[in-house]
Amino acid sequence: MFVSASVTCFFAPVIDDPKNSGSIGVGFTIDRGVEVRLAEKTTFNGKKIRLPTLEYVLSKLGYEGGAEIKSDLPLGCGFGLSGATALASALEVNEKLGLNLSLFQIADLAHEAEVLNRTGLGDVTTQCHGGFVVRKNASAPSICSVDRFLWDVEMDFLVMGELKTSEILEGNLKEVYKIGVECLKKFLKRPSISYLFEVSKEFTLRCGFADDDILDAIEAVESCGGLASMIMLGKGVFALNGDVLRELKGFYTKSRVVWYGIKKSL
Ligand SMILES: Nc1ncnc2c1ncn2[C@@H]1O[C@H](COP(=O)(O)OP(=O)(O)O)[C@@H](O)[C@H]1O
Ligand SMILES: CC(C)(COP(=O)(O)O)[C@@H](O)C(=O)O
Repeated sequence: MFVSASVTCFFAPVIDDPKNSGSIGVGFTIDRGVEVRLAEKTTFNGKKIRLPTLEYVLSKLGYEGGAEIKSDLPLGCGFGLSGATALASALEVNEKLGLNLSLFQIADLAHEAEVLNRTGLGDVTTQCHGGFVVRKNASAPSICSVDRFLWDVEMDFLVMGELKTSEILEGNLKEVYKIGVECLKKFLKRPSISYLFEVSKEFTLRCGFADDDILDAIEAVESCGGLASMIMLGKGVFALNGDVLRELKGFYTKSRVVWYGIKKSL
């Protein structure tokens, strides 16, 4: 099963019980993500790893074993891979064990794993829909009201390091919530790809999430006529016409935004 990465542009987090936890905001799916197959042991690109969200869903579904995960994106850098692997592996188990669970039943389970481990709030909802996904309320995927913009664009990404989502989600989120809600209201008044970048950058600056490396990368893109903002939550940026990012230090990749989040592997 393939599940796309989910890149969050801005968000307003709510942490409660898993059903009523989530984030309002905007995120998008790309043609890169995780390819997951059930296997004896859990590996990420051939290396043994521990992924709490994956372990949670497998054990809840009664599957004894692990999963082989392949990805050309890094873990812990804001691509929502913890949610993607939980969702993909739960879909695989559903098929293998003939559980006949619905997509939203599975998505809610993957979301629960994310909330309990503080690894994500809105990623699984974004991955259930695809494209530029507007999450209008903070909740589990099955009850989250969404809208989608199907803009056909290619994005540049530069990852300069990891940022532990759990460390931020365990902090004080009151101000982030307020700014996130304001940003969504603004964006929905005149939605466009360029305004999405403007609002996302405003969110990043007002929340104080960006360090000098991030700010320098955004400035480099803008000085070449492109648009950029910070990946939530990772030490990296996403950009439109951001070719210049290739010249900066870090992991660079280019990806197309896709209008799906889940795809059966061939
Ligand atoms: N080498 C690794 N680097 C980063 N995270 C890792 C690694 N190995 C396992 N993990 C697990 O992967 C998850 C990454 O989650 P998160 O920080 O939300 O990033 P992402 O944006 O990829 O979902 C965490 O549960 C973490 O414990
Ligand atoms: C921003 C974040 C809370 C975390 O995203 P990641 O680090 O990619 O797991 C996301 O889940 C969201 O709610 O939009």
